[in-house]
Amino acid sequence: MLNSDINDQLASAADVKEGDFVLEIGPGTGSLTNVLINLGATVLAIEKDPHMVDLVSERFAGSDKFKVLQEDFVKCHIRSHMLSILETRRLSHPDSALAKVVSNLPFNISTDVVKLLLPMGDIFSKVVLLLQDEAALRLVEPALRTSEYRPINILINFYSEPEYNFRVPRENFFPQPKVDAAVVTFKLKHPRDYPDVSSTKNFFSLVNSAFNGKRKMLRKSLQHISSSPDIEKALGVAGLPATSRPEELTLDDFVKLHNVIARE
Ligand SMILES: C[S@@+](CC[C@H](N)C(=O)[O-])C[C@H]1O[C@@H](n2cnc3c(N)ncnc32)[C@H](O)[C@@H]1O
Repeated sequence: MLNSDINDQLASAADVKEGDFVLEIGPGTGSLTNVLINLGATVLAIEKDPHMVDLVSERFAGSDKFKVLQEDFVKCHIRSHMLSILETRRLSHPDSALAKVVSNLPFNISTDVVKLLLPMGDIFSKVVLLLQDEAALRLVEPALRTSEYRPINILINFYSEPEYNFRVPRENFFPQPKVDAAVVTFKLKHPRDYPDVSSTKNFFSLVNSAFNGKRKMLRKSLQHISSSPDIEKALGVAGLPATSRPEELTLDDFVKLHNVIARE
């Protein structure tokens, strides 16, 4: 259970208002759901535990602003669920905006959720999550040249503008966990504003390969893509040192390098 003020602050970080459509992952008994509905939002909740599904369905039985699906979020086809809902909704609300995600997440699925939702800027405008504090800092504020800097940070900045909103001390939870949490907002970019890469799939495959050889220089870890001298040349054209390592490259650097290699 979470201190009810934090639920209010989660909803306020997402600027939830009358007429919004909100996806909530793991509503549990529905304390955050209640805040969202009271603010005038319509909520689709995905809950894995059948017992919780019964409890939350009963709690909001009279409301036409709530629907729960009993599914594992990581395995469910959220894009198709959302597209069919938004399509129907647009018929009755032609000006309706993109949906939002607000969730007090089970911490063990937070990375999967981020990877799944952030590329959906055509469906969601904002993803506001309560995460483990350490994970939140790693995802939002990793420093270049540290071991915290990983492919997921490139993914996050490719698809969104992340913001660490505030820390939630462990005393706000019952039972009290051993770690603090934090509220994080990912403002999703619309697909037309993604960095200009010729192939998103090839771009992320290059990023992942680069980090696979964590301590290796890119001229070695990318050898399966091009010969070492060609990678060195591409790094030079992209304005990067021939000895570059993955943790030294920003999103922009990776975009430039990918586009030089793709042109060759
Ligand atoms: C941290 S609790 C959040 C409860 C509620 N949001 C609250 O504020 O009190 C996590 C909830 O997520 C559900 N859950 C865990 N893994 C899930 C998954 N993979 N897909 C959907 N729901 C999940 C759990 O059953 C639980 O109800």
